[in-house]
Amino acid sequence: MLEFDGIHVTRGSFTLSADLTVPKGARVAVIGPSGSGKSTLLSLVGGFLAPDRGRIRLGGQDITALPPGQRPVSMLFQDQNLFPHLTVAQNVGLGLRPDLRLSDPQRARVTQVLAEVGLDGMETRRPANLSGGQQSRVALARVLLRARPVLLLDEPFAALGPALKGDMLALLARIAEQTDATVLMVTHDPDDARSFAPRTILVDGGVAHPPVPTGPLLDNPPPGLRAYLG
Ligand SMILES: Nc1ncnc2c1ncn2[C@@H]1O[C@H](COP(=O)(O)OP(=O)(O)OP(=O)(O)O)[C@@H](O)[C@H]1O
Repeated sequence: MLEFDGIHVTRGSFTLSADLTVPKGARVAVIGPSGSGKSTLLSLVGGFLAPDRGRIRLGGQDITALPPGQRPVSMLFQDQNLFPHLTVAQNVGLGLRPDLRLSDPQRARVTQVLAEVGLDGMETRRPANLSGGQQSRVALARVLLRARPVLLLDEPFAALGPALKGDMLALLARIAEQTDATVLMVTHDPDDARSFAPRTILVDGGVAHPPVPTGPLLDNPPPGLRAYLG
């Protein structure tokens, strides 16, 4: 269970509050107007931003003061966090050891997850020699390898076409299930929220609201969300 307990955070003149719980293993979309604080919410979980007030707990453990590297969290952004000078296998291996000194079993595991995401035989390529979809698969392979309890995604597949995006969301759902991860995914696309996330956190008016069923929220959006969805 991921808990935002009385969270209040300020960035310049912007403030966000959050008092909500995400059950373990849940897949939750985060939607709301531009600048409403969706990325801010993820940064609080990743540890890149400290709240002014309140606590963040994971499985009952208070993680509010933990530095990002010590949090049981993986993050995926639109740019996929791939290093251009490293090979596919090295980019994935980073998920296990930042210094890339992998043991033989760890190296075998890298090969195995690359096969699982449909990239066998591409170990020695560099990201520039991959398609957008393949780059997304490399980033997902790293997530699969790390198998962290919490996965944060900030519009991870926004640059992909609709069909490819559907494939990636399906792969992501499979990985989340396999690793029993709790997933928070920021998206601007209501269809992504509907297909991937049974529940959605609406961020609007300085508040991150508790997750509610995605379908009914999008079918009958409150005024702020309605204006944004158009
Ligand atoms: N480093 C910062 N310093 C000061 N203010 C910031 C900083 N980063 C973001 N903000 C402000 O915090 C507010 C929330 O930003 P955030 O990026 O969380 O919104 P968002 O909902 O993710 O937006 P978008 O959908 O456009 O990506 C915005 O008003 C933004 O201007």
